[in-house]
Amino acid sequence: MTAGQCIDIPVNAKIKVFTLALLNKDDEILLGLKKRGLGEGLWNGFGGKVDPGEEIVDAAVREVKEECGLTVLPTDMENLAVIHFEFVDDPVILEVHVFKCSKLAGVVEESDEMSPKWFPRDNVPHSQMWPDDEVWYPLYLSGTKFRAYFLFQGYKTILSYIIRDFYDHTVILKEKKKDVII
Ligand SMILES: Nc1ncnc2c1[nH]c(=O)n2[C@H]1C[C@H](O)[C@@H](COP(=O)(O)OP(=O)(O)OP(=O)(O)O)O1
Repeated sequence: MTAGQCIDIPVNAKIKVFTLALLNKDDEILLGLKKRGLGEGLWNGFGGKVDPGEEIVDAAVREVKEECGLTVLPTDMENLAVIHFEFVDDPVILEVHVFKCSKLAGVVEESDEMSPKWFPRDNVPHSQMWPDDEVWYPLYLSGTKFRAYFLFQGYKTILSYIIRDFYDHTVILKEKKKDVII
């Protein structure tokens, strides 16, 4: 999966690439309560910006270690999704590469950025998570690979979204508020 592969955003869009790792153990998922920066106060998977020249999967591995102390291997990181987030009046589109991983080594530790906690996979705190998570989380639970585009107004309101099958791009889910053109 490489940057910029989405038919719902312009090819020349300004893109910032991020990772997001969903770590599993049995029927549980490890989430972190974000202590600062983008998404502060929300529970989320672990991830962050991809450094210049860094492979996306290597960035995902690095962020997992930095944010929750666990060691994962690039070969155990399974691509689940690529999600593009556009914000009204912001020319930069965030491209988040979502991985899932069940082979975890080491001990979970709190970091400067995240306070980690295990949750039952089918009972995560959606009211304290990014609002888009609730839309695509069932696809993660069912193991469906996807590509998605979300248009936000601020950080709390989703104006529209479209989720497609990862491989053939057929639409899986789509919704828009009245008057939004996508
Ligand atoms: N809408 C939404 N849903 C789910 N996850 C996310 C979003 N928006 C997001 O940005 N994210 C994810 C993507 C990343 O995993 C983090 C944001 O990364 P951030 O903490 O800003 O990046 P770092 O490189 O760790 O930041 P600093 O260390 O520079 O503070 O949230």
